[in-house]
Amino acid sequence: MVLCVNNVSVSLERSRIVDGIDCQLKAGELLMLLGPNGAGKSTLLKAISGDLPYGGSVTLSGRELGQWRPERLARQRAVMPQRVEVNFPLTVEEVVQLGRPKIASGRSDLVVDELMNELDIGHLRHRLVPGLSGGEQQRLQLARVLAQIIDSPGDRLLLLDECTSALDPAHQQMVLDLVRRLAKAEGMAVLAVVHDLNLAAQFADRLLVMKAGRLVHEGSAREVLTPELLDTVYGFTARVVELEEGYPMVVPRRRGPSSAYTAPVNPSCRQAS
Ligand SMILES: Nc1ncnc2c1ncn2[C@@H]1O[C@H](COP(=O)(O)OP(=O)(O)OP(=O)(O)O)[C@@H](O)[C@H]1O
Repeated sequence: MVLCVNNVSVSLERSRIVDGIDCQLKAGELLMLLGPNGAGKSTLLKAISGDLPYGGSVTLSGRELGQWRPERLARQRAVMPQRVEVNFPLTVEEVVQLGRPKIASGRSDLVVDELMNELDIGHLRHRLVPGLSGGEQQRLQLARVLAQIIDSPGDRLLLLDECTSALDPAHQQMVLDLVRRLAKAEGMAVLAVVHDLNLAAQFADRLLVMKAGRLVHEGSAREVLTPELLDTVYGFTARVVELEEGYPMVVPRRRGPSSAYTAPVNPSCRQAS
């Protein structure tokens, strides 16, 4: 096992935010963590990253997190937090390079070039980061994080907190295709927090669902994404239809007035015929 999380709990300001979580992740597996706002997903990820004190045990390749030397840990596990603010005037290329501390700045690094191209930020390499759009910044942060572990030997753990939340649909697909390829072809173990249930259904091997600090469900997309569970966990009213390929697709039900609303037509907006 790459990651073993055993009875992990986190308390912040005397509140129990994460409560007795158990999960395991093996090489090549892509696990997605779902749950409503405030369920404790980011807090759990921070504990697994070693960024927050926790009760219980978290092992990476069989060794407790606290026993890893920081520089070794940084080569085996990379973390993309939910929010990263870069307000200093570095270029896109320099920020990706931050993930490669062993490579002297200014030296050409194929990994940096490849990652920038894979994530469609190669054309932005000389741009300063504060001027980038939200989606460009998010792809940049993923490139920096991947640069840290992509060519490390041994087990590698990638922890992603809502890494597609700012992306348009084509870039969501690009990023999740890449992450899935890194798992399946390169053997990375990936744990990703997501809110988009349909992306989770398409890309994850297994889903975990948290609510109020606890793990409440675990299984395949077909087992987890049911109307009953979505209602219980999120208070979300949805239909679940099965696509030809066997994946479930979640469609929100419209609530409230059922009569169709017909917008008044503004004559100046009529299409020229
Ligand atoms: N330092 C803190 N002190 C007290 N409570 C905190 C602290 N940090 C987070 N919390 C609370 O812990 C709960 C879980 O937060 P967390 O960010 O883990 O949720 P989440 O599941 O990732 O939510 P979201 O989907 O909105 O990102 C929230 O109610 C949050 O307000």
